Amino acid sequence: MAAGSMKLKRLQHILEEIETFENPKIELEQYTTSSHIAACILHTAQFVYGDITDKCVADLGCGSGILTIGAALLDARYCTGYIYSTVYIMVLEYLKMFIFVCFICFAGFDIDPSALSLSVENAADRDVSGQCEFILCDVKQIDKSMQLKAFDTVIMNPPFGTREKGADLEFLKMAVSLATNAVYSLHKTSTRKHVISTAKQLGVHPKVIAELRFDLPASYKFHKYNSVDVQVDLIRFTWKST
Ligand SMILES: C[S@@+](CC[C@H](N)C(=O)[O-])C[C@H]1O[C@@H](n2cnc3c(N)ncnc32)[C@H](O)[C@@H]1O
Repeated sequence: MAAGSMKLKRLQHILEEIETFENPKIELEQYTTSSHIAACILHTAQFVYGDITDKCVADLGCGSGILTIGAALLDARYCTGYIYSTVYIMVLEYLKMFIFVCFICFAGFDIDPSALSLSVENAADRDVSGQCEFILCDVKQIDKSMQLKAFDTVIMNPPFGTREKGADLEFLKMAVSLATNAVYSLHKTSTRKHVISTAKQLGVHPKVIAELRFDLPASYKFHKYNSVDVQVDLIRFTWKST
């Protein structure tokens, strides 16, 4: 069976084994997308819209790499995920990103070095290292000269902006700068009006393609309950109103 035709259940099954954050950082909103939701998003992006296989795919705020790796399993040409840390690392990563943009490839980006290490390990464990590139950087600081519409598709579960106000929309702006074809992004349903109005200002057409319920585990001490249900929209942004 070609990877591009991988069944939903099989994809979910492989993603279930992905290692997640041991000590999630509250300030970075490190919640992991469940394997079920990740598989459904990627499967829909590919089998309804044809946005993954043979496309250049970026995952902004890749965390454990679940979306980047899932895209690779669906046979994306190259997958990248973005993270940042010290100035030294950033210089190296920008150089790498420059080379990467020049050669048009696929990727995952995150700001947290430990998340990136996790992504790298997870990709290796699933034999997709060769297809995936993980880049350490602050997504909001990607240099303007590098926003060269380098990707066909951006797929992301950005911070919802609950710790850092506006982070969700900053990620959306960057995603729209990087992609040429489609952006898939998760946003709290309570912010839908705001996200839609931002999309219109950015010149893209938003379409809510799924309404999901995120069952966030009580990973943080301030959570009173074992898990918290959050209503989330999966929105596909395109340049055509289809
Ligand atoms: C909600 S988590 C999603 C993780 C993963 N993509 C997933 O779907 O499971 C958001 C991720 O964004 C990263 N992040 C937060 N702020 C960032 C920034 N300014 N630049 C890059 N990554 C950032 C966090 O470290 C975290 O891994």
